[in-house]
Amino acid sequence: MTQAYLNYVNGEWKDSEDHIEIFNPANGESLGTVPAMSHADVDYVMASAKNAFPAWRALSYAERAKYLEKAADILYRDAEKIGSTLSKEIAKGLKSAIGEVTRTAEIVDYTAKVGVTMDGEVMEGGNFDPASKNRIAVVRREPVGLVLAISPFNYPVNLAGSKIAPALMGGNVVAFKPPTQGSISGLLLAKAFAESGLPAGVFNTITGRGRVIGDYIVEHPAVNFINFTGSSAVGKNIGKLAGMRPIMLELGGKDAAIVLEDADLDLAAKNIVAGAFGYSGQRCTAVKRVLVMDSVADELVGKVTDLVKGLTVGMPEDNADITPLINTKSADYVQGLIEEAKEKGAKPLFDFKREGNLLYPMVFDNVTTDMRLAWEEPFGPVLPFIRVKSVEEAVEIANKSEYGLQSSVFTRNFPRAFGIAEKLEVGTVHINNKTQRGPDNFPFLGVKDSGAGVQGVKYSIQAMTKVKSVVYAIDEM
Ligand SMILES: NC(=O)C1=CN([C@@H]2O[C@H](COP(=O)(O)OP(=O)(O)OC[C@H]3O[C@@H](n4cnc5c(N)ncnc54)[C@H](OP(=O)(O)O)[C@@H]3O)[C@@H](O)[C@H]2O)C=CC1
Ligand SMILES: O=C(O)[C@H](O)COP(=O)(O)O
Repeated sequence: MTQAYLNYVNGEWKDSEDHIEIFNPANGESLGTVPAMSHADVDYVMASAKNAFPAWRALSYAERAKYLEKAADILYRDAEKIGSTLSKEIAKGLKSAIGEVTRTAEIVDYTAKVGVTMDGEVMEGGNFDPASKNRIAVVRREPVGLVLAISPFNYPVNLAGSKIAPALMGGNVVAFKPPTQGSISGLLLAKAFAESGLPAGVFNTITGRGRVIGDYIVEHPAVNFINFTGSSAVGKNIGKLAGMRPIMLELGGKDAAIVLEDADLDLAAKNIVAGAFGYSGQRCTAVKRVLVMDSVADELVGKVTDLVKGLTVGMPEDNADITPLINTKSADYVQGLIEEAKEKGAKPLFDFKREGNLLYPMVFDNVTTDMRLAWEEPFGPVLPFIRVKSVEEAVEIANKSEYGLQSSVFTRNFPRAFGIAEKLEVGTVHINNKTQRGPDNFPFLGVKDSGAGVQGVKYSIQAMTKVKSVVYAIDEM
């Protein structure tokens, strides 16, 4: 029998009139249904959260930390169970899916630890102006209010936990909308927060298709902060609708790995393949193009091709490296990029092979800047090599992208790597390593069309709290 999952609202599990059936993208099996919330259902979520806010914000960081520690323990305990559903729901390798849940537990636990160190400060006016010596400011952080957290399909649990925990720790109440493909996993995450004993209304979920209820939840007047991870197209729309309200947007990317003549090519190849093909390329931080110096291009392409030959292709339950993409639209899109690159003269290093939504890994040499593959985010297992003649050319092509998430630089010359890092228009540059989000205490951000605001445990708490100063004057005796 199909399992009916429910939303967690105001401390209770609630159904809606309409439902969405969720299918396993790898084999079409039904995994259950989730409620498709109506506007009235959403209004009830928002009102419940608002009601819970005053009591929740009145707690100390230490009291709030206890709930998060409990939720983290539950996530560790249930990692295999949640991971197994997650693996089926988004066709992610089973081991990686379980890893996503334990990583979430680690973030939630660490957020509790960092939260209790979030002290304010005392400032003295006399430090600026002698005449203000008697003025003292007590500067503290306050919650922003109701945080709307929206996560994408590729990390529906982890990119939810990394928003929800810092929001709660900062004293905010939360309405969490998981991606539709990933919503069962999102509701299992909610179960862990529910079991932690959070007071009713502090944490709530909203399921429903983004294209149906997305604008309504984003524009909802009760929402004080929108914390979104997903595509740049949806993110830009959210940015417009947000108005004066603060937002955090983590969006798409076209991360470049720049490989110089003096690089350790074995190290570069290993990182490029892991970076490009992890979860079949469905990661915002995936290596999405290689900009390689002509003089070492043949050797690097050879090493990468050898490693790609060793990738396993198959089903998530078998922990295959390459698994079916999230849906047919995505697979068609990736195929379109591959076909266009081939037509325009790029050199495919593998035969193109597709079985349903399962695309075999593809590497292209001699990709040029007139091809879509040089600029667009495939979100699939295809890696373009663009040969360049100089570092300047590499930096120019890297920076021409509308995206600015991350880059990698492979070289043995550290001062040179730092010089290149300064010129790259991205949030993070990795030296001799693949592009990646973690470790999760580091700041994580995109510039240009890759986002706005900074994530990372401490940075997320800061983003979802605002400074309040109380200034007083000491009486002259
Ligand atoms: N920079 C980063 O940190 C990351 C960026 N990404 C990016 O996310 C994309 C892949 O994720 P994907 O899930 O396909 O992205 P989408 O933008 O399609 O969806 C992301 C989330 O937004 C919801 N949504 C859809 N439409 C709206 C709307 N109008 N208003 C509000 N919410 C809406 C979706 O719900 P529903 O599923 O119901 O449509 C989902 O929960 C890639 O571009 C990737 O680069 C992914 C991970 C990390
Ligand atoms: O959604 C994504 O792609 C993630 O933010 C990437 O995380 P990772 O680099 O740790 O895989």
